[in-house]
Amino acid sequence: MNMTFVLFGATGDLAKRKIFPALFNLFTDNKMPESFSIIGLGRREMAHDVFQKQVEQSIETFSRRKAADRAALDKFLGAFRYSALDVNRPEDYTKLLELVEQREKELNLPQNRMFYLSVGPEFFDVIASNIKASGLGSTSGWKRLIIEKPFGRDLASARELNEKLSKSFTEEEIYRIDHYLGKPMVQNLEVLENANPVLHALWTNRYISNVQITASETVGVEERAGYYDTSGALRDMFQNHMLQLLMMIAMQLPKESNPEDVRNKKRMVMESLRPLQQDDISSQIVLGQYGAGEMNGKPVPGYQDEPGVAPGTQNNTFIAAKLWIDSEFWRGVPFYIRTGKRMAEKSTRIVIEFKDPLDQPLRKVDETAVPNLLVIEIGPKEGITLQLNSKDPKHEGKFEPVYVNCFSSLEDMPEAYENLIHDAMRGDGTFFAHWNEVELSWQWVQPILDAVEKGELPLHTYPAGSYGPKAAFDLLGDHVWWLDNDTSNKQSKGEAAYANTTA
Ligand SMILES: NC(=O)C1=CN([C@@H]2O[C@H](COP(=O)(O)OP(=O)(O)OC[C@H]3O[C@@H](n4cnc5c(N)ncnc54)[C@H](OP(=O)(O)O)[C@@H]3O)[C@@H](O)[C@H]2O)C=CC1
Ligand SMILES: O=C1O[C@H](COP(=O)(O)O)[C@@H](O)[C@H](O)[C@H]1O
Repeated sequence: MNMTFVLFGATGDLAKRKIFPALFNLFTDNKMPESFSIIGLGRREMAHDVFQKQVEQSIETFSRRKAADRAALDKFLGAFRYSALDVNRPEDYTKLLELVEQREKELNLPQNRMFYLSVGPEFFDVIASNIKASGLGSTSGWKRLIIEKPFGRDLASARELNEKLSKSFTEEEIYRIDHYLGKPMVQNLEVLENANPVLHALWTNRYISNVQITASETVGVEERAGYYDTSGALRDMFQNHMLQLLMMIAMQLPKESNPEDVRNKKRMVMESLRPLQQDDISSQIVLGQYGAGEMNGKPVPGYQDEPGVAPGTQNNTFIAAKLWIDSEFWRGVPFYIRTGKRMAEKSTRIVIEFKDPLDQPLRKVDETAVPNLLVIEIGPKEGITLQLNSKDPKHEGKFEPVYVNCFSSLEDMPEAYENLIHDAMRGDGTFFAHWNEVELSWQWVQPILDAVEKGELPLHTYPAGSYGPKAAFDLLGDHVWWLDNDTSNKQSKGEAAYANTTA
């Protein structure tokens, strides 16, 4: 669908590292519309060709695709124009509207306008209202708003922001980015469950013992202390990405589903999530902060000594949680979630642990038996592994874990941002966060924010380079976090073998 793409924050980090490369990759994959105009915005004055040069540099540095030839690259860059705009100056929007209309005429484009807000969240609402007031939003075609995270910093501020945005855009026109929903393996979850009868049949509390969702990162706070020190793992990762993964793995879709079904089923998961009671918070939530430690054999400072963080900061860099979904499918199955910075490995994965056979608990018969695990690797590797028991080949009467796995061999997998921008251009909101989901997520998280505010939750220190504080292992009771290579904690048998199969 031919269109105009208006990018607020075109001189920023996200535009450079993700958005321009994503647009270019879509262009080289013939996924951009036949005809399109892209207008970048920032406060400083800049000539169109200087801006085009910046876009070219970003593509050279960050794009997974190279231009077929100079002519192809020039065609892509030729679509870009730049306009100086301060979000608070109405006259800058009038100037922008003139440029948008001029390009629509030149390229014979319908008035389909996509507004991408790659700017700080404090600007989301003023931009949306100025789009409306200036007439930019009065189109004879469609208009859409892509909005970056964070969407609020608690329940009240998220509601307030949503109310303000809804004065200029309808819910169907708002595309809230959660880049985890753009990851190919996350987009594959529905197919994995629904197109494989063997998995579909087992996808209930009858056969599943527990579900574990981990997003561990090796990086620390990097240069983002200003933002992260007032956000923490709870707001930065848990409220959005981790709860979205929970919804995606727990929703039960009909055989043939549409975007509306996905939204409804995700909402139903969140509505069935057992609310945190005041007395249960400390037994269901563990917060941590990294101390000094070692990464790749080199010493690294603790969070408190990172540049830019407030002295004595009590900000969390790790969270682990135990959640219950009170639905007919999941009643009695604990969902364990953890995410943190400066952990031992970079890995986002979902592990589904199946129950032992009811009449013959294998582990009691033979200590060497392992539970069946379905491991869904979301990143940085993408793949699926099934852990099974086999009879050991030496005939010593023992079990041996074997692994059925497949890992993506596609060298240049589409990036999350490509998938999401492509979906938004096609008007497909399946993999965007609907307001209901965002509101229900904040609702679930709010008691934790309140407890943190009142100093009611302990903050556990963990050494950089570890798998998190001990309390996060104790949280699981009789269960264990699978596939960590840290032998100081309760560990699975067979994990080393698993590591070998996926290396
Ligand atoms: N960077 C990342 O990896 C990620 C970023 N995000 C989100 O994306 C958004 C952008 O982040 P990022 O690119 O890192 O931020 P940057 O600080 O790098 O860029 C901010 C952009 O906003 C523009 N800007 C700032 N003030 C104004 C103003 N008054 N009027 C008009 N434009 C203004 C800047 O333009 P100029 O200074 O030229 O005027 C710049 O282009 C944020 O919401 C962030 O939370 C989300 C996930 C990851
Ligand atoms: O949104 C964010 O995500 C990244 C982690 O993303 P991933 O795709 O590398 O798993 C995280 O580092 C950052 O703090 C957070 O804002």
